[in-house]
Amino acid sequence: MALLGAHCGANSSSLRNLATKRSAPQLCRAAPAPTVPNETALPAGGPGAKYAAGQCTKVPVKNIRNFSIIAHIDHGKSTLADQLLLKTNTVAERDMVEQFMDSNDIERERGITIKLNSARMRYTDSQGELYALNLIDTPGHVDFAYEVSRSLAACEGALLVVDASQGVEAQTLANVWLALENDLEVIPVLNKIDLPGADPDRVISEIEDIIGLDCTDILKVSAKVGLGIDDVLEAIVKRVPPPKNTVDKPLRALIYDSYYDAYRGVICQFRVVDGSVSRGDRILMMNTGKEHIVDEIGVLAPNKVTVDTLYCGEVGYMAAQIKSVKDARVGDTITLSKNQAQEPLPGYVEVQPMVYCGLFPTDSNQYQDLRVALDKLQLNDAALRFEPEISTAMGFGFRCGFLGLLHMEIVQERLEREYNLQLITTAPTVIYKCVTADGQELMINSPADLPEPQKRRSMAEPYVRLEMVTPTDYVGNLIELATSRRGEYQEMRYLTENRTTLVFDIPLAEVVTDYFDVLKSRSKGYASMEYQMIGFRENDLVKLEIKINGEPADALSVITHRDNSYKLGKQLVSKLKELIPRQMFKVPIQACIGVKVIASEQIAPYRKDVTAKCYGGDISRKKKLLSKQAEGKKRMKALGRVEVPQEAFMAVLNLDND
Ligand SMILES: Nc1nc2c(ncn2[C@@H]2O[C@H](COP(=O)(O)OP(=O)(O)OP(=O)(O)O)[C@@H](O)[C@H]2O)c(=O)[nH]1
Repeated sequence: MALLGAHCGANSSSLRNLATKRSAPQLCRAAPAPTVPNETALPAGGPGAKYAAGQCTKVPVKNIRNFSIIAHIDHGKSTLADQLLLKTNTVAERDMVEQFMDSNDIERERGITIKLNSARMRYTDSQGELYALNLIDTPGHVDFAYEVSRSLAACEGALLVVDASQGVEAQTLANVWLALENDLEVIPVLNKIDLPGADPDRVISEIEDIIGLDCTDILKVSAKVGLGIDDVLEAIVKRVPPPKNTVDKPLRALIYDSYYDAYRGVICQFRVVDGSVSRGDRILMMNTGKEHIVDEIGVLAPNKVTVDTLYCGEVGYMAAQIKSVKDARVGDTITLSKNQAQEPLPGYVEVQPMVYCGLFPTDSNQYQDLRVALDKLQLNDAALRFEPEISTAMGFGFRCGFLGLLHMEIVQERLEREYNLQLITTAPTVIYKCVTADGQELMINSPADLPEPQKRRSMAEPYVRLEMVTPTDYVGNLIELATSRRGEYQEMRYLTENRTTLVFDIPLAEVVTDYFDVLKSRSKGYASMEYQMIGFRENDLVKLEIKINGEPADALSVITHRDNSYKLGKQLVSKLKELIPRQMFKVPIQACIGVKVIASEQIAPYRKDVTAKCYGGDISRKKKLLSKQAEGKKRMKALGRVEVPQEAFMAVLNLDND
């Protein structure tokens, strides 16, 4: 039997590190084309191994396991993934520490996984049989739920990690339903059993009662101290089914991640579901209709190791001179141009941004730089949208669309850190559907674009189904919170004696602001939440316009429900009064609906000069005060004659209403 071969020459690297170091190509030479397609190349591992030609061993398809790890945020998904990499000698301990320190700043600071990664590990089980384990990581935030669903679709099994001191949470449930929808074998893993507060029996009964998983053989581990990791590896081999052998069918491969590499164009990560794909093949993206020629194909072990062909059941990457991730979208199906599959794999959706905001450079000379930076980010982020926006108050900028608030914050942070831009961001708004008097349907992503009231027939806003999991003590607080945010009660499920799920249909606009923070504070940190889009609903929505010094400030205006508009108007003007510094003249701030002023405040003029006290020769102190003032001014934008700081544009997110 001829074997697949891959002569390898890559340094090992941790899974986390792939997020940031993807662009450094570390490749190895490809071996001659194989003839028998039911085996997979498995590069030799070993701490810091320098792969040499001939060091790759091969395993048959029945010894491949494709799996994901799913968990609620902070339950230990990444720590467990690191342990699996260490235990299988895929990454050396010293590299792990180094690379952890190196890893993507934003991911590390926020402590969440943002981008997906994969790693192929070699594992010899207790019977001495060699396996290829493909770990496909999933992002840990609701904004990226679609990516999670696609990477689960690329697997046969999932480790469900539950923190033994916390129990089942909202995200545990959302992820487990996704895994079950994709017919995955779910293996429960109880993590953090080293913690003094761990209560395995309670958490096991929660998993059994709520999810209905059999926990007789539940794995008890501590990913932090490395306890029980061998059992996890054995369970993956024993319980996750091998991929089906459909190598005779036309190629269908599912893209579960794609990213832009400055040297090679887009790199797609994919799972071959049927057939096989080789270097040199002409491929077709079935949903976008784009054709490309594969110029490199390989596996991530976890660094790139090239091979000639990948067969059904395998997970790998390819480069095909693709210019932008828009042409190789997550969820799309790759087939061969010559021998096309009849139908694409199910589940492809073109993700639509749901949250929009305006981005304006504080220094208008940076407008072109901002455009270039957004162009570059978009090459790597198919969900990011932007279009030029001209605001009478703010000047030239861009209206940008994001999947959610986290996605928005990440893009803003990258623009500022990686491209050195100073930005003013306007408050995020959701997308609204407006039917005009003449029957046209408009999608409105900025209050400034909303037609006059007399030109509107109806307005609709996006709704989500919100599930909050909470200890029963806080049920009252959370019902009050959801109803105060226009939530419509759907149902209450008692998960266990002391744990309840509350289900509400609620406008997305109410959730994307400070909902999560308030939920945490009202439940002393114990409740968790998840939501999914359920469509648009008509509502009586109005534009609340803010005027500063008599001039409309479109960047501060918001769209809101009529019933909330009076309260919101009052809160907003009083918050703006706090945030906008005094000027040399009196500044009225008004909230209006149409021509009607519904709330107003005034900022009294300056009386004193900041440097007045520093008479005589105290020049250094004077300079210090003036430079402090100049520093503050950097993040100001002049609305008419009034200097407005960045925080004022976000005032609507920080109203003290709870
Ligand atoms: N005591 C203890 N702490 C653990 C264990 N596993 C993980 N932790 C800690 O729990 C925290 C969260 O772990 P992560 O692995 O980052 O959690 P995560 O689920 O990957 O989080 P996301 O990437 O946001 O999805 C970290 O501070 C870990 O050190 C464990 O077994 N015992």
